[in-house]
Amino acid sequence: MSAGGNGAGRTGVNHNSGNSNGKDHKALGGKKGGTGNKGNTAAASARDIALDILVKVEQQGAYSNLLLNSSLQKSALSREDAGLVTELVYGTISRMNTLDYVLEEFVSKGIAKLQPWVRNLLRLSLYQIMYLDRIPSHAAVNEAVNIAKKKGHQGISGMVNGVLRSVLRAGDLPVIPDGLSPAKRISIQYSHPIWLVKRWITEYGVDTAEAICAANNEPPAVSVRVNTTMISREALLSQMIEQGLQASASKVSPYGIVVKGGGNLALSSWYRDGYLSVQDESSMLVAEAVAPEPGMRVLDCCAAPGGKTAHMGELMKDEGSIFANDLHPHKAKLISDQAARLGLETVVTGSADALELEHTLEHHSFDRILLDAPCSGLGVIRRKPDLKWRKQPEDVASVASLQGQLLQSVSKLLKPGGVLVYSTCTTEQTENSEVVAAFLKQNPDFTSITFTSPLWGRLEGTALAEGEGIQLLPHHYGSDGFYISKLQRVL
Ligand SMILES: C[S@@+](CC[C@H](N)C(=O)[O-])C[C@H]1O[C@@H](n2cnc3c(N)ncnc32)[C@H](O)[C@@H]1O
Repeated sequence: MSAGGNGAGRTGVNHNSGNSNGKDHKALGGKKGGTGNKGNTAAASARDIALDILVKVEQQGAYSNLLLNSSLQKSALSREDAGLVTELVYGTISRMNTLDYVLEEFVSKGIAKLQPWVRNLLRLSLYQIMYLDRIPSHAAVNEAVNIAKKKGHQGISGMVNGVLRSVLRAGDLPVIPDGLSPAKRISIQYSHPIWLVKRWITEYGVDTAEAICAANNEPPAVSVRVNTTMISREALLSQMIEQGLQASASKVSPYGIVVKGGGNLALSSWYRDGYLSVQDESSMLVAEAVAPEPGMRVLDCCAAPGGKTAHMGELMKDEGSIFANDLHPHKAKLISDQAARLGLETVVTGSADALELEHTLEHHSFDRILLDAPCSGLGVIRRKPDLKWRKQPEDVASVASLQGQLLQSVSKLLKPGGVLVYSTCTTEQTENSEVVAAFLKQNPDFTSITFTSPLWGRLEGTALAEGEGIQLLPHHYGSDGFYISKLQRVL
């Protein structure tokens, strides 16, 4: 891959990285104190591992999350150093455009001509210098030079040393010249591919495009959904606060709790005992929009791993039936495991192409249908920074075509008066309101229904035009970017 480019061709990750310190960049030399790794031997091996992963991601299109998992399992790193590897990998991938832009200024022959490991060593080291307050810049430079000495000849370590020391002398970076187009400036400053920035400018305007990109560089908050069949939000919140967690009620969802510094809550006894599920706040809105009632027949067309299925089961107080379908047979177990953990007996799983359900399902009269469609995922870049480099405009168009077919097909399974919710975790209207508008044009027996309060009262500011659904963007509430539309069969 061209080093100066956008890294297209990288494959995806799925993680909760906390990939930056939340600043857009830090002034060189303006460091905060901290307890982080100061560049000892263990940190050197953390950097070796991070470098190896970055090279494989760039050169072989490897999945960084899978490589991270396997590399960390094989290593004997402390928890702190494993955290450093994770941060270095995701942070460097996330800030790639900005890092490359700066490096181009200092590498006389251009970074594309460097050996992959040298290019990635410079990126990784610059990431520490620019974005990690807790690592002193001189430690980042020294470690880079040590690695360069181990892996290459003296000329290379001298070049690495020279480039990074020049960067340190240069002060506050990146220096972005006046006169760039807004798309180019945002692309460099917030490290996003220019096609995507241009697309967001066209869809939402310059200010919103910039706000989306800035929010995408923030570490995602941890939020959990309370299983209200077992405990109230207030009671769980009190337990969490008693145990010293920084927990607060979600402003987005009445079922959500936002937790800071609580570690991985999927390892907690609350999770094990079925009191909570880890879920982004925006995803919690979907079941609320479906509003299934106890006793109803519900179809979840693209259900794995089952987060929204389970939430619907909770809202139905486990009375009625939910058929939770996903294309991939191996994912059915993920759904049934969730349902079992949460004590939900009404969930039945199936594995079929949702396009075929109209031919294979015996009953065609569901009260509620959820189509949480496969999508480009461009609303979840905070969690999966690889996505922004991997996706191309044509991916948006091709998934939109599938979404339209899925909506058309599953709509046949809804009974008159029933409600169908269409949702995605993307910011792109090609996949969202345009899919819905095309569907409504073709299907006069369906209408778009407006959301009702209390959900509406909380989210009115995210509404698109009348009847086009709601579009949460990452900067609105710090959630994933998410689209929800509610349709009803009127005849
Ligand atoms: C956005 S995810 C669903 C997330 C899920 N609703 C949840 O809340 O946990 C989309 C799912 O659609 C599934 N999928 C993709 N194409 C499909 C198809 N043609 N039919 C059924 N499922 C499909 C994928 O396997 C994936 O699990």
